[in-house]
Amino acid sequence: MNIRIGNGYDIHRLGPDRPLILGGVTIPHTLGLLGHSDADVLTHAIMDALLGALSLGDIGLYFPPTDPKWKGADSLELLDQVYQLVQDRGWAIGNVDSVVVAERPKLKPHIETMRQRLADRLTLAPDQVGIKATTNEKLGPTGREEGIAAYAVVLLVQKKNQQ
Ligand SMILES: Nc1ccn([C@@H]2O[C@H](COP(=O)(O)O)[C@@H](O)[C@H]2O)c(=O)n1
Ligand SMILES: C[C@@]1(CO)OP(=O)(O)OP(=O)(O)OC[C@H]1O
Repeated sequence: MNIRIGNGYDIHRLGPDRPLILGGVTIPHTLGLLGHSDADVLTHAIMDALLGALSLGDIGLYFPPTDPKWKGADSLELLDQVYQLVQDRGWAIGNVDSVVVAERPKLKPHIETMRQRLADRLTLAPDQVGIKATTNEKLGPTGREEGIAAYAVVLLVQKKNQQ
């Protein structure tokens, strides 16, 4: 059985007058993430992990932040494209695991919805999508609530009859 591992990381600044979208779910908060796209830092980390597993570069290569086409982009739609790329190359996802680093808001009440949303998008069962949340103990940019970061790892399994 051929397997590949990939990891991804992203961080976005928090600012006013923006929705806070994590894993495709809008989470009530006084601040949202700033970015050219919807700035869904968790989905971005997962996309980079998927691309990384197949040494296909990073999301900026496919969706350049300088391209007006991606302004306000729904990151779940970008994830669809990255997942398609993975499938086209003959790979399936074994599992995804991730950590969101956010001092606030409390993410626990939203984790199951986020897992379900991402699992649906990746045609996985929710138990194949791990999402954990941690504060940064008030340390550094995430600890000062200047931004939210996310880390993700994925395991890919080569589909049968594929070289
Ligand atoms: N934004 C967050 C951060 C943390 N949690 C949950 O709280 C637990 C304790 O976090 P510490 O950083 O103090 O260890 C953590 O295990 C998460 O379950 C959260 O829901 N939202
Ligand atoms: C998906 C993109 C598209 O502009 O989103 P951004 O909001 O610019 O976020 P970043 O993680 O800085 O870079 C990835 C980009 O490709």
